[in-house]
Amino acid sequence: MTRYGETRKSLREENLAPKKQLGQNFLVNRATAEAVARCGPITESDIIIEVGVGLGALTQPIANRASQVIGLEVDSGIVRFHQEKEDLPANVTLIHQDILKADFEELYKLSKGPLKIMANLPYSISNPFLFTLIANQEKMDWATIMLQKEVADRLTAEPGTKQYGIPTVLLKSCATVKSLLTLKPAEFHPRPKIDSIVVFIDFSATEAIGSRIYDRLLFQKIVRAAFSQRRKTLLNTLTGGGFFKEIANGDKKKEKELTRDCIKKSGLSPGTRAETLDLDAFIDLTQTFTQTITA
Ligand SMILES: C[S@@+](CC[C@H](N)C(=O)[O-])C[C@H]1O[C@@H](n2cnc3c(N)ncnc32)[C@H](O)[C@@H]1O
Repeated sequence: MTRYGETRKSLREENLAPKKQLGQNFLVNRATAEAVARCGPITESDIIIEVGVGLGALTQPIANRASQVIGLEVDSGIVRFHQEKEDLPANVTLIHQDILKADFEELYKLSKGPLKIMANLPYSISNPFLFTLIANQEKMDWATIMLQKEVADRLTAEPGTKQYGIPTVLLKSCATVKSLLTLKPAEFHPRPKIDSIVVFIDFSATEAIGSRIYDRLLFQKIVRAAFSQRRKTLLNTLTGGGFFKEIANGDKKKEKELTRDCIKKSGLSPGTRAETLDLDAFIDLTQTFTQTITA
């Protein structure tokens, strides 16, 4: 029996059936788990944060290549299982933790520096997880994440496509993204309905951060407002964002005028839609909005 076969048998004995609501689709092929681990540029001195340890399929090959692994797992049954079986490598510290509630400052300290994250997470939390990484971009080194193909395609989408959206633009402002490996449903137990892709997100890539200086928080708000209703014009979505509410003293017409002026000063048409704008256009908007707000 393979290691995974044995683990599945033990899980059955422990009454730990895979939980759909926690996206528990476990990797079942040792060679595939090793290939996924190789997608992270792990060196032997690295302390890696692994999110969603599950049965430890990825933990093993990561631990073989790193100095230490800090494994986070939200399922208390799985944590107890590993504690009782003592089946994880000696350089793995397992923590019962929901990644969406994790203190990144604490993780930064634990891993002694910018975070290097490996994750095969439920697809239902991929967007909030990506937004958490973006919000903590200054603490990040890189992240290698397995995602549903559709979600991965959104991260590398070009302007003008329907995949292009908030995660694409926000990630582009702070990281480079590469799709590295496609995995078929047969690689998992139980089998998901869709293909998965391993993406490498490099937050240390200086070309992503660029040399332009702008208010990062305002930029994020503008991107979110612009995409809030994809079919509406930039003028309508950005006016709806309420960026000039205070300086217009609640005068809706004035708010719209100020928004229109800013869009035009940025060299854009008020009738355009968010999905046609590249990163530079969003930064231009952020800078003109800042000038108007602080004038
Ligand atoms: C797709 S499985 C992957 C398991 C294992 N890494 C593998 O590749 O076989 C996802 C794992 O993430 C855990 N998980 C789900 N939500 C989580 C969260 N918010 N924080 C931490 N772990 C989570 C699940 O319990 C499950 O073990």
